[in-house]
Amino acid sequence: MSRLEASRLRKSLRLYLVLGSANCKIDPAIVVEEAIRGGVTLVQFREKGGNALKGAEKEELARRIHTICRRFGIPLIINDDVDLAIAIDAEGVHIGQEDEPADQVRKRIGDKILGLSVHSMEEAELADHRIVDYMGVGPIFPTLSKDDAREAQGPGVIREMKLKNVTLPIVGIGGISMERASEVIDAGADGIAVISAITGAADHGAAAQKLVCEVAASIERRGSSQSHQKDDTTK
Ligand SMILES: Cc1ncc(COP(=O)(O)OP(=O)(O)O)c(N)n1
Ligand SMILES: Cc1nc(C(=O)O)sc1CCOP(=O)(O)O
Ligand SMILES: [Mg+2]
Repeated sequence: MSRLEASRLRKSLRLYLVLGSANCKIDPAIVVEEAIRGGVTLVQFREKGGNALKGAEKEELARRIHTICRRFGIPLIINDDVDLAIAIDAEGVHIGQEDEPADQVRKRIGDKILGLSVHSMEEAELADHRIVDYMGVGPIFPTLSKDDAREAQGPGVIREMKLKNVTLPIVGIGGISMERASEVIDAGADGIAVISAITGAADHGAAAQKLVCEVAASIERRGSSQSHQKDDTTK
């Protein structure tokens, strides 16, 4: 699967699982399979931290995760490592503001999906629609899963982007739990990206299922309240 049209991509962003071996007590490939069975719509392989796998071991794990994603028709995004994404023919790459510049990455990956992290309205305005497919906006809430995370911003940062007509698909990330998922969608996000809400759960599939239901219900509510608002203005 290559660059998706925006509406398909928005659906794929609904429940985005980000993970690497540092986040999992068991084989990450098993976590991925359980979470996909529960309802995860997109997966990112993010192999980071002190004991992160490198070289052939990292590639082997990425390939095993990719095989599972393919079996279920779920796109796999590789965090930071453009060479790995190309080597295993993953569906996309996610980069941050401090990573390889988006225009260079786009030249290397052709029509694979490209995600960019943004932390503010200013960064969102600089994201080039011709190059980037979606934005990961965060951290929305405090997170323990990223050592160098910036200060939590709250869902208001997404609301501001939507009010100012930022049109690129948006996924919120950082500290998003079952209880707080709806706040992120209500602010205007197309979906949520999570590590610990799924990898830290006793039952990965059940956690994914609850989260995806919460996201779908919040999107549904948002849609009907928008259509009521439209009706009110046309009365
Ligand atoms: C969906 C999503 N959004 C944001 C990030 C963070 O990317 P980055 O800022 O490059 O930090 P690292 O993940 O590389 O530590 C992400 N990975 N995914
Ligand atoms: C990978 C990542 N990026 C972030 C950002 O703000 O860009 S926050 C984050 C960690 C998300 O993990 P959890 O769901 O466990 O909080
Ligand atoms: Mg990065």
